[in-house]
Amino acid sequence: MRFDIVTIFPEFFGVLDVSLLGKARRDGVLELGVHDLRQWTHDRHRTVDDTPYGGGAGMVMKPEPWGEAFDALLGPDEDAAGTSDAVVVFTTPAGTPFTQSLARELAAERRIVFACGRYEGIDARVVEHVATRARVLEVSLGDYVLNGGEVAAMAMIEAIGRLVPGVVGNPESLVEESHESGLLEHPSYTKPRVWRGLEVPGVLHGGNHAAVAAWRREQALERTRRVRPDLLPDGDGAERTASRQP
Ligand SMILES: NC(=O)c1ccno1
Repeated sequence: MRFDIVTIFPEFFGVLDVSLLGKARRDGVLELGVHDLRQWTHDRHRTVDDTPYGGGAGMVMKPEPWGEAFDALLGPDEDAAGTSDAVVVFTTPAGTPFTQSLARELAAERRIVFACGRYEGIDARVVEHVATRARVLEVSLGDYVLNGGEVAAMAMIEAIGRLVPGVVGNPESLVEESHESGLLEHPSYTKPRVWRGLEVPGVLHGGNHAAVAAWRREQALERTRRVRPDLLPDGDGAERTASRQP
């Protein structure tokens, strides 16, 4: 899997040199290219934005630098029809929600190019143009607005990258995670058995694996009902949904 990131703040992504993703890059399991959008500007001030047509506050990112960036990044991969097998992700609050299932879907891709907008966003023609050359996704990290797309891209790269085979040492650890089974993860405990008067549930150190599995399942259901009833099938979450009405 290769990630490419286009941003006006390339230094933002230095953190991807550490931890699991950094090791995966050193092991050759993941590749990462971080590209400064300003390398595709040609004026003295390396301008990447301008005032919005139709007026309004803020600035909009100009299409020309982005067009040249995608020429450089998608060009070598394009087939005779001018189509790349890369997936291009624009991180934006106006996108579809990023979920664990989308992360798993994208972890199977060969290459993902992240376009990190700033200011009031990127000229809409850029998405329209790139969609003629590659699969384009506009994806949101959540229903809130950040100052730019970099934090969202970082989170998505971590969520996707860790699912790529060979990145996480023990793939089993990816199975019992929140949202993998459609439920939130059960609570976890480690030594000491008693800490500040709080004891680890007896079932977990009783040695009965079937009882542990049943307890964990029930705990995952209870936690999901309490914290995220929206994740449960309507029939199961309806009571709490009703009780949550004003
Ligand atoms: N919610 C988001 O993904 C986002 C991206 C840029 N600003 O907000």
